[in-house]
Amino acid sequence: MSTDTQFAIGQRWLSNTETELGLGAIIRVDFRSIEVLYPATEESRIYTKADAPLTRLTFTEGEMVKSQEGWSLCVESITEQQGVLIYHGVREDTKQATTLAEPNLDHHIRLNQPEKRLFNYQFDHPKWFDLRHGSLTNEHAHAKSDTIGLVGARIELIPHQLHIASEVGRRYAPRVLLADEVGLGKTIEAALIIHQQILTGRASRVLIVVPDTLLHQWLVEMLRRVNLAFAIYDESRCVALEDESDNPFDNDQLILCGLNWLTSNPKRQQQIQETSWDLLVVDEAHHLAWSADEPSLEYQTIEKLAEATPGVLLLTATPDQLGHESHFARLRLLDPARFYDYAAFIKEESQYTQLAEAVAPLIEGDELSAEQTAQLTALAPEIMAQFDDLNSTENRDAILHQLIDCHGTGRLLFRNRRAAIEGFPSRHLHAYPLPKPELYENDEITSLTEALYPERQPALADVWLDADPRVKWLLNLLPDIKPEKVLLICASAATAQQLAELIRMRTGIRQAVFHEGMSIVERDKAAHYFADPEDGAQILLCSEIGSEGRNFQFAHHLVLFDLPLSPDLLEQRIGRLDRIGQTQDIQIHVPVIEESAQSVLLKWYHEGLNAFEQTCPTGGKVFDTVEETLVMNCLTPFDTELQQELIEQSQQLNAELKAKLDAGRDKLLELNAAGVGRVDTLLEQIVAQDSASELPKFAGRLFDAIGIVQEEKGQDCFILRPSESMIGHLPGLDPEGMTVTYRRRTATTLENVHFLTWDHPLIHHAMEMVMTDIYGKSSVGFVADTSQPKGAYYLETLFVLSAKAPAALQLERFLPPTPIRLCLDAKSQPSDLDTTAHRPLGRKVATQLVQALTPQLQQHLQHARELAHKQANHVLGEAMNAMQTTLGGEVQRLKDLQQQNPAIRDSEIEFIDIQMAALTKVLQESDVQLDAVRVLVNNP
Ligand SMILES: Nc1ncnc2c1ncn2[C@@H]1O[C@H](COP(=O)(O)OP(=O)(O)OP(=O)(O)O)[C@@H](O)[C@H]1O
Repeated sequence: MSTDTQFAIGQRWLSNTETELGLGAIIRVDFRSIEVLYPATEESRIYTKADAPLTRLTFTEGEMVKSQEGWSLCVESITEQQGVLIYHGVREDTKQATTLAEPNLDHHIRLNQPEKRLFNYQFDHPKWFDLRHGSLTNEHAHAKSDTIGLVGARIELIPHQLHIASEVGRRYAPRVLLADEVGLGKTIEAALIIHQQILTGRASRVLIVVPDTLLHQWLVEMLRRVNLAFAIYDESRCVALEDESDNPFDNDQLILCGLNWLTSNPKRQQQIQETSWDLLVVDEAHHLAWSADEPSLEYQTIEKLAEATPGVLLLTATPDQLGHESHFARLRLLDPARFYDYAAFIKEESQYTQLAEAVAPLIEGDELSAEQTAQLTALAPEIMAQFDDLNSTENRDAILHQLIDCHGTGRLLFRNRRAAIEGFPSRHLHAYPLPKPELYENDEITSLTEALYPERQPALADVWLDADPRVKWLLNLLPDIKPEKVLLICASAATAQQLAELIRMRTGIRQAVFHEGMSIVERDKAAHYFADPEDGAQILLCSEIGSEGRNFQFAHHLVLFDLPLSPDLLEQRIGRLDRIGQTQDIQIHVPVIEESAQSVLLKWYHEGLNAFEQTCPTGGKVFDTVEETLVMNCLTPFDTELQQELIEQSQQLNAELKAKLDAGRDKLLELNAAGVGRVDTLLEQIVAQDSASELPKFAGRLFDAIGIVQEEKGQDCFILRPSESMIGHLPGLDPEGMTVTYRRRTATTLENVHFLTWDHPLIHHAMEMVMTDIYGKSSVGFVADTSQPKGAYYLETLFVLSAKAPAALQLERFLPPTPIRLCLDAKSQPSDLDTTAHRPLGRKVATQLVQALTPQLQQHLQHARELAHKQANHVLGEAMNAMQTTLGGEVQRLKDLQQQNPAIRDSEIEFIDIQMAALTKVLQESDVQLDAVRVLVNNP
């Protein structure tokens, strides 16, 4: 501060040494000293005039200034009255011409432009520049990375899941059927897709509809696996929320509700349809039965939601469970344009074998012979015409995708089979033929239910337990295999309850039941009691509802007290144990009464289909053909000839269907689903990120600067706690402290530990805190680079290229905020100065340095700006290309499909064209802003 400075009351000054005081006002001036009041912090200071560490805050034409009343003015001209500046201009809110005198400037004004801070000597520690740069660079890399939304999930890295999740999760408004066989991780795949959609801004309102029995399991999986807190909506919650808003579903962004509840509740259906969703997820979608004359209520409920929601994920392990027509209808629900006619769909399916054969050489990587090329051209002339070079990997991949898409169900149906995935334990059948008790000797059985479940005859309700040999067998089995846990599934709730009561009375063995007569909370309690490894139940007795979706893979023994009349249902039952995470072979115990309907089923499943020891994807189809004979044989179990005929017919049919599936539909689906060869790079990227030290190092510095204390806790874990010097509130940081780890292995074993990755909200919020605040906007420091001259100075600048667009355009796909860092030497030339080892300059020296160099620094800044614009143009060009390739590809796909299917509307293609035009405009209007400056002096 020079001695001839003219101080005047009312002028506004900033402290160079105590920047946290805010904007001060001079309230007294005398011969030697001045007094400054800082209204924002209600403090005052007296300085000697000669060396007051103050900088006057002034604005120039074109700048926006804020008044104490809160309105802002764009400065057009400036006058002075008794040493105080008067800003003239137009108010932003009223558009009226007005004036704002310097004393009336907002006390809270913080200089946030780097240049202004630099030339007003408002310096921070130079480390903040690095943290700004690091945060911007890491956020940008994360937004562009293929691993966003995947790397942060608390899961083991399983290739087929990651492939599906990355294929689908990056799409705009994905509409797919996830149909992996039972227990291969569809819930996890859905979680990964939802997570990616949310992190990339593609979706924010998500509705998950599941069977009521699975609500809690989904809630836990979403929170535990991907940190997403869904809210369960049921009638009582809706009633409670009705006071707060007209539509209860407006109260949360992420909602989970039961299908049965929704279907039976017209008022809630109406409300849920009136709110808008970005993504709808429906689990166990085989419940959505459909036929042209009689679509089920469930189907209609979901259909209405699916029509109004851009993204739809349907999950089922058994897509054909309620018939092939229903399967078609679910595909239609996803893509009505592509699946418009059942007859056309059937015809198309019949061509899958031909298609699978034709694409085989493309997958194998073999050179195409003239004959193979001709075969492909005959199948899809319009696609083949687009490609000249059939041997480039890129082209072959593109042809394969387009073929599977146009002629198969490639883009919207993903099905992985166990057969193609390694590491599943074996399943062993233990059949126990038991003598028929007199009680069940009834020559007059006419109904199938009676034949299959004789114990359910009302007349036998009180006596069957004593007479049925399966009961005695069960009471012997439990102590025999103790302490092994046993899951027992039977068809009816009454049977499960009666058996449980008997076990309780006769043995004292700890047991729990799980059936439709219990509330959701009671069922979850029972499942937890069963899961408890030490004090839990040895046996859980479930009615059929326990056979769906639940995770019981900690048990290795399954008792099928009776068998269902549906191969898909049998697979669902076995799938409770035979799922990812099962560590031992699975023992399937089936007690059956000789010469009974159940003994027919046992023989049919085992000898006709081999459905106990292996999954049987063709079972449903065989059942459709032999149903009549099977039912007849169940009613006449003594007819061994008929039985032999049934078995032989089923074996033959099964073999034929399997061969067909292998060659046809499932082959295509598998090619598409498992991502063989295509998922390797992604896996490598995730593994590399898991083992890299960048995140722990960067997060350590970041937490340190923000004021979070980190303590090592052992086992690769740390405790994070807010300190008293935290610079602000960090969302997601537990004030009591939280345990975190950077190791996947630790995170998957210790469930209470937070898994910190670039996806984690705490890391994201911490970086955002730095990027949106003023820390590091301007700083001055020493560096020590021996390759550069001692005493030389440098200007380091950080620019950000960004554009603003409505969320619907998904701009971040192509242009997330992009940092551009430039370092110029005293000749304004780009320098590769090593800036890593730096330390701050004392404020006084820093101020003197910047004062002395102001004209040069201004020149360098101007030059840096020009260079940054050049680099930005290059980045923009790339973004524009990527956008045109991606969206142009989608337009081409629709045009190809349209040639086969006139139901694809021109408006769909136009929609993408409009998006492209809007994005082009947004990209053209992007802007390069200076984010931070740092002046460095070399002092090696
Ligand atoms: N990548 C993974 N890492 C850790 N656990 C996993 C992973 N994938 C699946 N699991 C576990 O395996 C079990 C089966 O997964 P999930 O419930 O997603 O299968 P599903 O295909 O939906 O089963 P269903 O067909 O029975 O509905 C669950 O307990 C799940 O938590």
